[in-house]
Amino acid sequence: MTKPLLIGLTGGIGSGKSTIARVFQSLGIPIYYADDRGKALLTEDEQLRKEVTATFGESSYNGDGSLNRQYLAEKVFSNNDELAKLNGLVHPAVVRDFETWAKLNCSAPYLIKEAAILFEHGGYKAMDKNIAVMAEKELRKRRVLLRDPQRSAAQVDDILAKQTSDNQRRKLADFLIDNNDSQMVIPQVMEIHQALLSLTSH
Ligand SMILES: CC(C)(COP(=O)(O)OP(=O)(O)OC[C@H]1O[C@@H](n2cnc3c(N)ncnc32)[C@H](O)[C@@H]1O)[C@@H](O)C(=O)NCCC(=O)NCCS
Ligand SMILES: Nc1ncnc2c1ncn2[C@@H]1O[C@H](COP(=O)(O)OP(=O)(O)OP(=O)(O)O)[C@@H](O)[C@H]1O
Repeated sequence: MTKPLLIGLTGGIGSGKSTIARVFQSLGIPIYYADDRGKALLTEDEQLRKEVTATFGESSYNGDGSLNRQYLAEKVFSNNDELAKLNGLVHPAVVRDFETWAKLNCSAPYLIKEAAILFEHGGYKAMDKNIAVMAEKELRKRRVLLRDPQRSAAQVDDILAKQTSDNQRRKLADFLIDNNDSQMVIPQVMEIHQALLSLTSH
């Protein structure tokens, strides 16, 4: 059996990458949600919990043991050095977790890794192809503020400033999906799905 292709799916905050990942999922494609897994590992992985507590303090976890996302978000999204520290702790754990997951899903034609930051730290190079979801900044900000009532507009701006530019995404992606209100996404997903299937059938 040939190994499935590894496909990165990324895009800036609020671009709609999770929404689009769910469309691929409905076609039977296994999706690894890296940001969600990162947060799960921050709770489940004892070693990671210890490192995070040592680096960011006891407040990183709530009394019931759950991740204090709001506290960590305020710490890291306003400070590049703090974000780099958290990335340095979480990324190796996510890479290992993804490798284990990929082995368990080896019968699919291709696998998708959905992640906010693939182009920022070279993660895209480990993928066979990369898809970037694109939408105008103002629309993305509006969508995020509607989705995340706990997040301030200033925090969304801070996060935007820490992510790569749309130009860079256009340059590095093999496929683009336009997720502004003007384009239908399902036909775009179907076209990419067919292109990826034809790559795997040779
Ligand atoms: C700081 C945390 C706990 C905040 O959680 P919260 O649920 O509030 O935010 P969420 O994860 O939805 O992220 C909010 C937005 O920030 C962006 N974002 C998330 N992590 C990063 C990052 N490391 N760099 C730049 N942008 C990021 C995403 O686009 C997302 O839209 C969480 O984002 C986190 O653990 N991030 C760092 C770990 C990481 O790098 N995860 C990615 C797995 S490879
Ligand atoms: N085409 C669309 N039309 C209307 N709403 C949309 C569309 N695409 C996404 N949304 C909404 O916008 C919000 C952001 O989408 P989603 O969570 O998929 O983005 P994301 O790129 O995964 O975000 P993040 O980087 O913050 O995790 C969600 O509430 C989603 O339902």
